[in-house]
Amino acid sequence: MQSATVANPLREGLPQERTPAPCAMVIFGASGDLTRRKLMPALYNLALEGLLPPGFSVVGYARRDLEHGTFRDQMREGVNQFSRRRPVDPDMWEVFEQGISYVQGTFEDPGDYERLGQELRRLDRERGTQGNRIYYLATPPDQYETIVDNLGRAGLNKPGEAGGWTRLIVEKPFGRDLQSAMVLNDRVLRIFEEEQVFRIDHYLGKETVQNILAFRFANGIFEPIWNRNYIDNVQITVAESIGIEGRGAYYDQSGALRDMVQNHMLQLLSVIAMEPPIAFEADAVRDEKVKALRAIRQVDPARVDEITVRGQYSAGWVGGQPVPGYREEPNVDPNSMTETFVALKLFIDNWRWAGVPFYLRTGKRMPRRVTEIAIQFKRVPHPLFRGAAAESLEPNVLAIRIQPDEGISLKIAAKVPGPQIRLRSVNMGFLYGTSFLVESPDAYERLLLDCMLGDSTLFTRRDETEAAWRPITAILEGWAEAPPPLFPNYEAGTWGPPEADEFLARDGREWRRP
Ligand SMILES: NC(=O)C1=CN([C@@H]2O[C@H](COP(=O)(O)OP(=O)(O)OC[C@H]3O[C@@H](n4cnc5c(N)ncnc54)[C@H](OP(=O)(O)O)[C@@H]3O)[C@@H](O)[C@H]2O)C=CC1
Ligand SMILES: O=C1O[C@H](COP(=O)(O)O)[C@@H](O)[C@H](O)[C@H]1O
Repeated sequence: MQSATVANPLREGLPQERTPAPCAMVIFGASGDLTRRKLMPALYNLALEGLLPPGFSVVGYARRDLEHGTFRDQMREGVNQFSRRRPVDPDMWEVFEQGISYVQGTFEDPGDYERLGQELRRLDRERGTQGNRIYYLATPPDQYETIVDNLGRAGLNKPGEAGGWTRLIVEKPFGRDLQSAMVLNDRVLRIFEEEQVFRIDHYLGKETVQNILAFRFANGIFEPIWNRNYIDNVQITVAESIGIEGRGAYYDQSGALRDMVQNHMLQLLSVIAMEPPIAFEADAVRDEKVKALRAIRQVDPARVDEITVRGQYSAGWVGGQPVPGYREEPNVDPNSMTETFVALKLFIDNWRWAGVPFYLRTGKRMPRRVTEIAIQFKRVPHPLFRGAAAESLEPNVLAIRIQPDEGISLKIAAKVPGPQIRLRSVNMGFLYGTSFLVESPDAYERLLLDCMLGDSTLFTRRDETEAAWRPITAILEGWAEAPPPLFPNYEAGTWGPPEADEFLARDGREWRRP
């Protein structure tokens, strides 16, 4: 079973065209939001595509007392609500749910892991999972170390009687700062080998993010201009119209910098900034990403206000609906100083990027949901078309739209038809929706399948996680020393605080309005 060759649209063009070996996936925190909203729908869609191995089994593990049947029904409800293909197909579900079971246990009690071990051995015997296991930590992050230690204590980190492999998927956030991320890495790597550890960042599973690699390294025409000689600045925007969606307790301890920038946004930055890898293989790709992250200029905590702007939303309107301010959200401190918006400027000190600012911004409760990377090119060195409205032209911008309306556009100057020379900026574009008539899989589908296949290209390695924490930790230190500006300071439904615009204006630039 290990390497039967099947056509797999999710892996087209990639090496290792194969189906995964039979395995069991244990989801710690299976009664939580992530399992219902993302993991189970992703597994169900893989089942629909025929991409799961025979005998594939899911063991839900959580504290509350649930019968197998009740757990299966809850999972079915989650799939019905959140799957990209819904409603659930009853025939497919009947087969799929036979592989779903539930173990009630706490993360702390070693005895509960013995019962988990028994369940896994039952699956080896009855469903042929061959001792292959994936443990998914979909739990509050402060539980990761306890679970990993207990897996080690119960010997579940190693192949059992049936042999097989063992892998560990760790959700974000991976640590709260550089120090805690290093401690967590040490703890995890006492029990598992680095090759067994899959640190997930779901942005890397998005089709459009993977397409950045294809765009840069499967086309010859962009690489020669992908550097400081032609590029003026890079802007990465991750705007969300949603608020904190009932996750107040988590978010108020986290904030936008930890929640979005340290992981998703620095991953976007690294795929834009990396050098071409020598092969499309896990370590070759990650070596280049980590080099780019390491080259981020170290931030001086004492001067952090020169490179960052923070904001917090107050009540306002989004999508025609009134929404409460951040401090009025459930489980948020009414005097909270947590940022729900952050803008920052980073430099990558290497030959390719010296002097090119990377502007990043992300916020909750912005006018709409849009994730975009805009590469702004330098203006022409000598303006030929004076008086032809050329002065008001925008510079060339290559905009990579991650979501929604996925695609790529290039803003260029063109002559307006007519007897005079008048110029205007126009867009050339490629849209996924019109170029490909297939629906893109959800990021978690791709990543879960890759983990089953043992392919860690789209997961972050230890050194990568720590390299991403380094500048972020310096910013957090600087913020801790300098009291934040008056909060709240942007109205829900706007593009962030006015200071964010002034921040770019000081550099003679402005944010692109996506
Ligand atoms: N939700 C989301 O959209 C996203 C979540 N994540 C990450 O995924 C992880 C999980 O998030 P989410 O699903 O929202 O969390 P939830 O709070 O919804 O779920 C937590 C789960 O952990 C279980 N649990 C907590 N403590 C114990 C314990 N001591 N013993 C046994 N079980 C316990 C709970 O079981 P019970 O309820 O039975 O007590 C529940 O199943 C987090 O790291 C989060 O940062 C990442 C991206 C998005
Ligand atoms: O990890 C997280 O990501 C989501 C945004 O993900 P997207 O795929 O919808 O762009 C964000 O809302 C959440 O706060 C954060 O924890």
